[in-house]
Formats: sequence, structure tokens, C-alpha cells
Amino acid sequence: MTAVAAERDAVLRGIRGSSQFDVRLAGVGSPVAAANTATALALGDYSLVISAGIGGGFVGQAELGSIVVASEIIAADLGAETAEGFCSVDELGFGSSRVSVESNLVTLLTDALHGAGLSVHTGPILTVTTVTGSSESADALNKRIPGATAEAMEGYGVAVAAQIYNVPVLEIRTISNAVGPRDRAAWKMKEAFEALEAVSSILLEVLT
Ligand SMILES: O=C(O)c1cccc(C(=O)CC[C@H]2O[C@@H](n3cnc4c(=O)[nH]cnc43)[C@H](O)[C@@H]2O)c1
Repeated sequence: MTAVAAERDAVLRGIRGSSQFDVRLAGVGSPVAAANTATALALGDYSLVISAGIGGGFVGQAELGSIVVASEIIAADLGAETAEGFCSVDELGFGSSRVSVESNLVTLLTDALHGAGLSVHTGPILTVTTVTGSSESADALNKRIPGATAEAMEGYGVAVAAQIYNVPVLEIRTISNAVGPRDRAAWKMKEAFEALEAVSSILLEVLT
């Protein structure tokens, strides 16, 4: 599941037309991504769901152009603001803001990516509703979720749909920008799409 066509096209280049993969558009944001993933899972027979695309990298954790494979997929802003600070849905008793991933799948993929000489990191990938745009917000996320490695906008929605259908899920982000003050001129879209293509060609090797 990719949010936009440019991500889908990078994945398609990487998998070189393999019929083993069904590359679909999720749309931008967790709700539409959840709906589109659930629709696909209701109609087809899948053994793995992958949320893939570009994302923001937390400074000191994932540099521009690198790859992040999620160890956990976390809805970082799903909760309530209180006088004491942010309160997650877990703390509120309304469910879980976290979806776990199968560690053996993560290891299989990251070993292959390392083996191909690519820069790859593993850690929590946050799903946010609003792209983080200040150091204060980035610091708050880092404090709330130690080890946060990347952020994007769809992973949690895709993961919840996969979880409902009892299908394992992965999230993979290639880093186009740093999480923090918005500096559109510094975004490395080309490098991120090239990395997404490279990851997809490795996926073809390890999952075939
Ligand atoms: O501002 C622009 O000109 C612009 C051009 C293309 C794409 C964008 C996006 O904001 C893309 C959002 C899209 O990409 C993921 N993404 C990429 N970086 C981040 C981030 O730092 N924080 C959250 N999401 C990010 C996201 O999953 C969306 O699908 C802007």
C-alpha cells in the first residue's frame, strides 16, 4: 500500500512487474489508507501487507535517503491532550495505538538490505495526522516515544486493517526529509524514491 502514485511507481519499478505483488494506492492519511487496505483484504487473498513510501526521519536516527523498517507501528497523536500532557488511547482505555510486526520478517528484510549495502534502520515508525513542522513537536514525539525513528501518515491505518484480517504487516519508509522545522527545499525526494525502488527490488528477492 503506497499513499501516492509516485511511491507506487517506484515500488513497481523495483519489483519489475512481478505478479506476486499487488501494489495499491492507499491515499494520504491513516483513515483512507485503512479503508483502502480493508477493501483490498476483503476481496483478495494476501499473505502479507506492506505500508511503503517516503517519510520523515528523526534526527540522529535515520538520515536522508536511508531506509527505515518498523519494529512497531504507532499512532503517535491518537489520544487526548490533558493538563498533564498527551494521553494515548491506551492510557484512556480505548484500545491500542500500537500494532506489532513479526520480528522474523523484519530481520529477514533488514539483513537482505544490509547485505545489499543499503543504509537501513529499525525502530518505531510513527503515524501522524499532521506532518511535524517544528523542533518542539519533534522533541515532544521523541520524549513520548523513545527510539522513534521515522514518521509518516498511513502506517497505522494500513496496519489496523491487516490486523483485523489477521494478515502480518510491515511498514517501510525511505527518508525524504528530517522530522522538524519544515524546510521544503532540503527534502530529498529523488533519493527517497530511488531508495524505495531499491528496497522493492530486495523485497522481490527475499519474499519470492
Ligand atoms: O510540501 C510539499 O511540496 C510536498 C510534496 C510532496 C509530498 C509532500 C508530503 O507531505 C508528502 C506526505 C506523504 O509523504 C509521507 N511523508 C513524507 N515525509 C513525511 C513527514 O515528515 N511526516 C509525515 N509524513 C511524511 C506521508 O506518509 C504522506 O503520505 C509534501
